[in-house]
Amino acid sequence: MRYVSTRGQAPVLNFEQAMLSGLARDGGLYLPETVPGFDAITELDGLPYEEIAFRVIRPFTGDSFSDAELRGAIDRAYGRIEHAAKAPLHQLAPGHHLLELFHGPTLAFKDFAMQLIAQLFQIALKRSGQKITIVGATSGDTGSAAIEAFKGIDNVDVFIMFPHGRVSEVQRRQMTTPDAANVHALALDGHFDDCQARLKDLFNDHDFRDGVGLAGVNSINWARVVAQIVYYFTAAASLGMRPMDFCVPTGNFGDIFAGSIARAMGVPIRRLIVATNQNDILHRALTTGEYRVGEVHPSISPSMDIQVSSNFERALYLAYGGDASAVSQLMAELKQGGFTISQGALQSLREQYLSGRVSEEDTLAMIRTIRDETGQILCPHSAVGVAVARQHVEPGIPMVTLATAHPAKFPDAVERAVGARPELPPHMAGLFDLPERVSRVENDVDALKALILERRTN
Ligand SMILES: Cc1ncc(COP(=O)(O)O)c(C=O)c1O
Ligand SMILES: N[C@@H](CCOP(=O)(O)O)C(=O)O
Repeated sequence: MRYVSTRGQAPVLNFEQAMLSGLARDGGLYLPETVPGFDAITELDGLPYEEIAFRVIRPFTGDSFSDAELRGAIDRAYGRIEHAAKAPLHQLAPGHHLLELFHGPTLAFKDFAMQLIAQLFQIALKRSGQKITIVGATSGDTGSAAIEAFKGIDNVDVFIMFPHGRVSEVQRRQMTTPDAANVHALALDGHFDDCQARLKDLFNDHDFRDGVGLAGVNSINWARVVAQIVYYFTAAASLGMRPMDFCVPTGNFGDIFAGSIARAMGVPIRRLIVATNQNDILHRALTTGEYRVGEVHPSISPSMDIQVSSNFERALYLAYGGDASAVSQLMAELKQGGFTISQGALQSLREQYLSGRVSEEDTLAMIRTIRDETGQILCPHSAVGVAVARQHVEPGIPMVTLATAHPAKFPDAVERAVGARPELPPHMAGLFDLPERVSRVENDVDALKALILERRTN
């Protein structure tokens, strides 16, 4: 399996190289040259999550990892997910199912990929003896999952930039309280898009990149997307592999893009629905064909407060039929504020994705409605997903909404909705008593580089 960049000017790599590279050297994102088909798709129901993960991921890894290495990595990674089913699916209303992706150590869907890639990174680094510096950008959940997965690992430093004052207190504490010397939480003066833009600046400075052995664990990294494909298979398997719809709370477009790959592999997904909060650039782009970056408005679903949606580049690449120069041109225009999607590409995107937007008030109302109807408390991101999904449920077609985080990560929003604060699970009970360790950093790439060079332990 070979991986190519969406901008067409970077070396073609194998899985391990693409995983360790993160962003391609031409600024693009890696994608497999072809998406593998999946044999025996109807024979998955009843298999453990780990077995389905192995069968789904194996075709992507080529000869980068032996079967035993991959199976071992999967078993160790998912051993850390509390629920026996790992990603349980349960019925919210007739025909509408919730896929719970928040039973991992940091209570968000990010654990599914991050726990696995931490295992794969360790195998690869042990083999090569390489030392690396992981830098990540987060609106709250990727950062906490990355710190949890990589803390204390030899030969790895982890720097996570989060937007100062724009993540929930639980998310912040998850990033600032671990005391491992190799993790560094950085509160950046800006919003998530600034964090992600600075991250890409670091990757695009090849001297810096090579000097520190820069690696990335955002969904820039193809290995993240691969691990997120698996739960579309497990959900579809438990619903009998019949045509179904998925609704995905969306920001950086990694999770829903994983769904599009699952569909390309053969999962009978009819409609993939992008659910956005008030930061609705994706909904506007799919509706109008204009991808124009606006202001980022802080919301009660802060992890989706994103305007420059990184993985949309992968979707554009496919919609433009693999035309890397067209994508490079669009990304150059994006630097000036936005671009117009061609009619052909827009049609192709609309064949792949539907979309909807939910206001703050409707998000709160949906948390209340679901509490009243089922007793379940949703996190605000999942509530955005459920609200959009409910507009699209069709009789006889199962709808699956991804529940991307645990409500206890967002107690203020939940309290506003239902008047009570959800409790943290026992393993996080001491979170508010631990000392915090965080560095404030300007929204400036040189300041960031200086800090990373000074703090690196490897
Ligand atoms: C809880 C939660 N829901 C939804 C999303 C959006 O996912 P994606 O960025 O893959 O679109 C995020 C951030 O990634 C998140 O943390
Ligand atoms: N919502 C994310 C933003 C980064 O997403 P990623 O999937 O590209 O890592 C977060 O919580 O950090």
